[in-house]
Amino acid sequence: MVKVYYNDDVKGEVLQGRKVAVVGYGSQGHAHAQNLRDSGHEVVVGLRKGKSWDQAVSDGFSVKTVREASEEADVVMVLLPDEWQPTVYKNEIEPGLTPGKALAFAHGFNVHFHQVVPPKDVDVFLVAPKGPGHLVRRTFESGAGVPALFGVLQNVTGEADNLALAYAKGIGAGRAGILETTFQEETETDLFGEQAVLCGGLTSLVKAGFETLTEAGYQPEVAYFECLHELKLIVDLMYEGGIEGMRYSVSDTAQWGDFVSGPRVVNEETKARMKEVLEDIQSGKFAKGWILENQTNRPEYNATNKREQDHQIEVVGRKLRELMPFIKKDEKKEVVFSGKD
Ligand SMILES: NC(=O)C1=CN([C@@H]2O[C@H](COP(=O)(O)OP(=O)(O)OC[C@H]3O[C@@H](n4cnc5c(N)ncnc54)[C@H](OP(=O)(O)O)[C@@H]3O)[C@@H](O)[C@H]2O)C=CC1
Ligand SMILES: CC[C@](O)(C(C)=O)C(=O)O
Ligand SMILES: [Mg+2]
Ligand SMILES: [Mg+2]
Repeated sequence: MVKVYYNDDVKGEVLQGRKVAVVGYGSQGHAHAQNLRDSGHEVVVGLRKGKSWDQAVSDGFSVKTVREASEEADVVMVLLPDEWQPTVYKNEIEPGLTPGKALAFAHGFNVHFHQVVPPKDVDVFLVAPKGPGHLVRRTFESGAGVPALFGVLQNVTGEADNLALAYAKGIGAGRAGILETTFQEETETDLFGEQAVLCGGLTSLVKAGFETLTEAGYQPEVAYFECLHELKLIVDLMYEGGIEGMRYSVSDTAQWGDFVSGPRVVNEETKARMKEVLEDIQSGKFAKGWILENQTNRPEYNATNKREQDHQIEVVGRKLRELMPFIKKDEKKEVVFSGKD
């Protein structure tokens, strides 16, 4: 069984007295910067002028250009969008990476697929939270944490493992569990999870359920509550007690329906498609497609995004959430901190 590190297993001192440049202040960036600061570490935020810059300043950070922040820091954590990392790394981060410094990532995509090639004389590690950045911050503030993976690619100083663990502890992951991985494993499992289960699998399942009900003549509002809104309540039970915890709370009728109908919807055929998705990730086919899509200004991404935003489930959902102010409040907060348009 893999070793899981918790706060008491981690010596945080290795990060004391070392300045961390958090490059990017979006979903992950704002959470890392604020959690590290609250954990007593010295943070400088590296950005370009714009929305995130203003937000980081108003949150009380010392904010510098990416180049300045990378030059003055001992540890540089790259929390830019994956597609921007190669260019910004080459032009603004690499020049500041003097021997013995540490370069860090929250996802291994660019290193694993050779879009960023770090110099040989710096430590290179990843600390990849297994959850959205806004939850990395929100759970930290509530005294909890999001688990994280850590992995070391280069250990020049001999301290890279301890540094990665201390960093993970600093952002609150030591409260939930820190697991050792490699850049390859983190990259491939993360891409698979978000494509087949957490984002792609889930949104396709929800939309298919919604469409099945509405096409059969049921009210869209009823279909929205049934297939999307209630999902959070069901998943919260799985988060707390696994599948059996969820099944304990639902009716026996629901559990019987789960047993007999679940495998009719998600079956061996679905699993075969999942294997194809995984193969495309492992072979680099997915990465190549995503890199090309960005090089051509995202024609398919933008068209699909527009179409998805206009889907009936989104239109109905927006109206229903307006009537639930307790949800709207959280959404507004997230948009302010997201760093995304
Ligand atoms: N989102 C998540 O929860 C997770 C993300 N990750 C990884 O974390 C990394 C960051 O992702 P995420 O937090 O989603 O990113 P976001 O898109 O939320 O934030 C990106 C940040 O980078 C800034 N930025 C963008 N382009 C530039 C540039 N050219 N120069 C300087 N700053 C720039 C943006 O500022 P501006 O306002 O100026 O645009 C913004 O602050 C990625 O590697 C991702 O895979 C890992 C785990 C989960
Ligand atoms: C599930 C999506 C994710 O991998 C994440 C929040 O962990 C991401 O890249 O945003
Ligand atoms: Mg992830
Ligand atoms: Mg991801």
